[in-house]
Amino acid sequence: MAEAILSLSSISRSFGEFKAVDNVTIEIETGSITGLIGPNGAGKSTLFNVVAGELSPTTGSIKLFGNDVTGLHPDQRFELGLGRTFQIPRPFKRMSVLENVMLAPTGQTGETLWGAVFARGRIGDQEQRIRRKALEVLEFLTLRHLADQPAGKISGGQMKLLELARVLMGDPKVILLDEPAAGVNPVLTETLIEKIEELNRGGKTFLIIEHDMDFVMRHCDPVVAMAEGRVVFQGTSSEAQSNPLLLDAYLGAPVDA
Ligand SMILES: Nc1ncnc2c1ncn2[C@@H]1O[C@H](COP(=O)(O)OP(=O)(O)OP(=O)(O)O)[C@@H](O)[C@H]1O
Repeated sequence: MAEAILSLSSISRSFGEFKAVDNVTIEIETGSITGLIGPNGAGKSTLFNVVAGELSPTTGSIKLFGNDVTGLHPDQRFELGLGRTFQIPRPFKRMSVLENVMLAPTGQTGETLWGAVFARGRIGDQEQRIRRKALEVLEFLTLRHLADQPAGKISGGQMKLLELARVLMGDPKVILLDEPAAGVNPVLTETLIEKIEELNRGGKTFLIIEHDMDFVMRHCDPVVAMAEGRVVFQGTSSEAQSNPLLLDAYLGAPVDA
């Protein structure tokens, strides 16, 4: 097995008496696009929130590049190279697409637009650098033509790409995507897949929650399935496609070759 970039060890997370995540152990291989599937309420988003640091685990630990990050805040994890998008994008709707990207943390200590504007009160080299980088990221994600549009006016699919743009400003090594294809039209989904694969070829590791089984089976390998808080399957995408439990529960019918 390839080296793990992210290791989740016996992670549980309860809300009161209810165990939303129950003793999950997963190793995310460096350079993989790992798919995380499971029915509504399986605990996938809760697990993401624990990995990204928005929720602390009730028990268990998380290692990033072999270092324990369980006690770190989300922004500290981001600075170490762990980025995430949300199921429902949350842009600053009245700001432009470009401003939204420029306001994302860059992953380099001290380099934020807020810092450039408020600390020195002038437009400096730092802001120019951030602007250039933001425009490059927008160009890469085919959003360059929307740079000056208010973020609240772009389509749901474009908002998902904008979320990814904000994450890319931090040059993360590992990217968690929460339902990237949900509510996105087929053309933008194709763009998103192309960009994920290009970033992956460039060395980025992905962990993707997705309900679209066609997306998962074509583009994710390995696949992890959760149900009722537990991992019920871990294996390659072809093993997933021939697993009777998954075929019955999630897939319904074999995915077209
Ligand atoms: N903050 C919370 N307080 C109480 N219960 C919660 C909280 N967050 C999640 N849950 C519960 O934990 C369970 C797992 O939810 P979670 O959102 O992680 O599932 P999911 O697999 O991501 O589902 P979906 O595919 O619908 O997004 C659900 O029963 C949910 O109601």
